[in-house]
Amino acid sequence: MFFKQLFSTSACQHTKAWMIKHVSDPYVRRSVKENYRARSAFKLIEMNDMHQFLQPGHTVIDMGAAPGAWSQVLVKQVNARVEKQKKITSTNEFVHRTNPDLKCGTVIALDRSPIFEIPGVHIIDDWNLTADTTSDCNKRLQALLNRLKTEQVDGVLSDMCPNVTGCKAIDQSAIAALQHQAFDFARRLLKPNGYFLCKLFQGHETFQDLRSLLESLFGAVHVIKPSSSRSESSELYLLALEYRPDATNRPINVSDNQNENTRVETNRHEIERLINEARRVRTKNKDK
Ligand SMILES: C[S@@+](CC[C@H](N)C(=O)[O-])C[C@H]1O[C@@H](n2cnc3c(N)ncnc32)[C@H](O)[C@@H]1O
Repeated sequence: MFFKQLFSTSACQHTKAWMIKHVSDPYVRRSVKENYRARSAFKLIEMNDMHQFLQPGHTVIDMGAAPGAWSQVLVKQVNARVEKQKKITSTNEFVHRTNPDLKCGTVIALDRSPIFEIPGVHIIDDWNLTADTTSDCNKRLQALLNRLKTEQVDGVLSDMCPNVTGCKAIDQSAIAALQHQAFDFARRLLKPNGYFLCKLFQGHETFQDLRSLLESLFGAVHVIKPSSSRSESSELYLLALEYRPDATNRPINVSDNQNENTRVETNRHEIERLINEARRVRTKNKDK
């Protein structure tokens, strides 16, 4: 009787439909069973199964980490046991031998929303990407990196998503702007050969801009729609592998004498220049 009344209004009908969809979702069920905080864990697992970029011993930054499902996956992957292959030449067979060494990596989870503790993960949950680089949260991040003696990282992942408005064009450009900023942040910290993974909504210019920019700076860029991503969502992931910093794409040195504001401004101009360059190459290729 109570539930009949509860679900009688149209808003409640909507909630009921959402609950039925949610409960019958196989990835939601699996996330409960496997103790992940969100179904998004399976997107990262799937992308890593395809390209195996997460390796034992890696240092990885997870941006927009709340509630923490990706960090849960990361902490398992970077602390995994290393499997070594040994060839026995005389019999021409391969045997797998488990190395008893457990390689320890580092996971840093950043978000503007609270993240409950995850064993083995360093959390800064009052961090906002759009905050000034001299802000408290960025000072805390710098202090954490210093304490971990980590000047550069193997990978930066960004599953960040701004509040969606429902208007496609606005949402597409808002997420693209956020991910451009995420990459600007990532390139200061990425090691040569490092990786960058980010979420975007499929859309013409903004999506292509970031893709071309990454293509010009990484050895390989993959566009991925994981099967665990809802089919009605236009989200896609760009996975950029083999970062190639060169003279024009120098990661910003943390101990640089330059004033912080000048450094951010220079970096912004550099990103704009690279986008324009990528657009020019794209137009030239189209004309061919
Ligand atoms: C889709 S959720 C991430 C889910 C996460 N990958 C997981 O598996 O649990 C997107 C997150 O991006 C964060 N976010 C959006 N804009 C941000 C910003 N400017 N700075 C920091 N975090 C941001 C939101 O707070 C939200 O927690």
